[in-house]
Amino acid sequence: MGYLSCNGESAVSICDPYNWNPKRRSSKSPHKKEKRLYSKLRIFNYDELAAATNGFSATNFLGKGSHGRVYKAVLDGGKLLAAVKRTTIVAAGDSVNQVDNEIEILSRIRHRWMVNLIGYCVDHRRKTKLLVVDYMPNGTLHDHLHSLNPPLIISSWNRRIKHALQIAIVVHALHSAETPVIHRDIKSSNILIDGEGNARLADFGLALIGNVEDERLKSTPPAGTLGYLDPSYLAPADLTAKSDVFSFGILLLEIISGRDAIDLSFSPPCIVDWAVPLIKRGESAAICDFRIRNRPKSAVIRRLAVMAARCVRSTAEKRPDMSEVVECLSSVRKMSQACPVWNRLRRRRSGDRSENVFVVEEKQSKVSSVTKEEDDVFERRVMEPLVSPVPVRRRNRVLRSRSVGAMGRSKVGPDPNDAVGDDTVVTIRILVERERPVTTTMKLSKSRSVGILRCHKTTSRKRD
Ligand SMILES: Nc1ncnc2c1ncn2[C@@H]1O[C@H](COP(=O)(O)OP(=O)(O)OP(=O)(O)O)[C@@H](O)[C@H]1O
Repeated sequence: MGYLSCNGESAVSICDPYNWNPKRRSSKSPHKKEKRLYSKLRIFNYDELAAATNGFSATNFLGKGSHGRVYKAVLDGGKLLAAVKRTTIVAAGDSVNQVDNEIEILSRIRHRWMVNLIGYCVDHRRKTKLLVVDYMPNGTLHDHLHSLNPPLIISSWNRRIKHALQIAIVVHALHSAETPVIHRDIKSSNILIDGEGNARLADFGLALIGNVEDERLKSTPPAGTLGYLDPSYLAPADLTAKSDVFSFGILLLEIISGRDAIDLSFSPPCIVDWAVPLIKRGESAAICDFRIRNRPKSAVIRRLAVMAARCVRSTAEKRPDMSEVVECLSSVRKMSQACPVWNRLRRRRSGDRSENVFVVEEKQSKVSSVTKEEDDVFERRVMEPLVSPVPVRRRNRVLRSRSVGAMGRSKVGPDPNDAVGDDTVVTIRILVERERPVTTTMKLSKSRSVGILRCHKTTSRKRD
């Protein structure tokens, strides 16, 4: 066993996987910190968890993953809130392997930016395995970036950069541990937001612990989620920590742009093919999420975008390692926070506007891509007056991709019920009601290529 310190907040506590055997622990005298780790892990009984989740009721239901359902649990007389992942034990089934793998890895590692394991329950009579993990009350990062349900949550740039940095820190800690861990399923739906608004990495079902030279790792088939999966990870022997770097790069592009890793309403649908050419042409601003009012300095956007583009390079060796990513994001975070007074003033100014936005019409039409000048005009004419984001109805979206791989059984790709059209886009007419008795009508179209709304026509008329 070893306790590894990668410095400050990137420290990850981890046990030696080769000597991990709960039965042997009592006979040997374990290291103090290992003792503390294992003693933290609780073994629950089924009835206790059934009671804590109101009999796994619909009111406690949090979500469904590829290997089971997740419920909110109130334990220890209300002192402990937890999430319980419930899975069915199937004879030699794949899903149970994922859960076993998750229990095994999470029982050895802990990190402040991870969704840590509290304990588990195995009930052979009911053929059920239950994982009890930290409860994250603020949904997934995917919800924060793409939620279409009101209230539309769109996190600010500062928050996005903070979340990217927190995940980079934990991935770096996993990679640089004495016995490294490769997560293999980094994606926005596996990042949960805790009560303090911090991002935490979850779902270690596909993770691998050990050195990449180990026979066990070398013989484990590739796995991951479509859209985030490293294209150079095609055979078991291709496994390196750089596959996580690729997935992190996709996540970073998603955080910058607010679009999904694969989105059929964009052309090209793959985020790499869409964003990287723009970044290479020096047009990093074109990939920014247009829904966020206050953009950080262009240098901040550029550094984020260039780092993301480097992470998704097709040659794994040319990608940076996570220590470089952490360094870059830390300095970007400092840069974006450099003018707190100015940011506060800007926020106050935008908060002062007493304009209301109503979506009054929605129809389908085709548009061409938007030039930089039009983008600037749009920024001045349209984005400036908006006080709240416009709930754009996005069509032909790929639903959230599910994890795939040797350990997973889930489906991937677009939902079959999701109609896939060709060049249709959404057109919205907006009424901006100002304090002055004038009503401005703007017709906006969503651009497929750069994913922003463009202003076609602006008319003003006196209010009756
Ligand atoms: N610790 C938690 N706290 C609160 N909600 C959670 C927690 N863990 C999971 N959830 C909710 O349950 C849903 C399902 O989670 P789960 O990890 O089983 O699957 P997934 O990661 O979304 O999908 P997949 O397993 O295919 O990758 C999540 O999307 C989230 O909404």
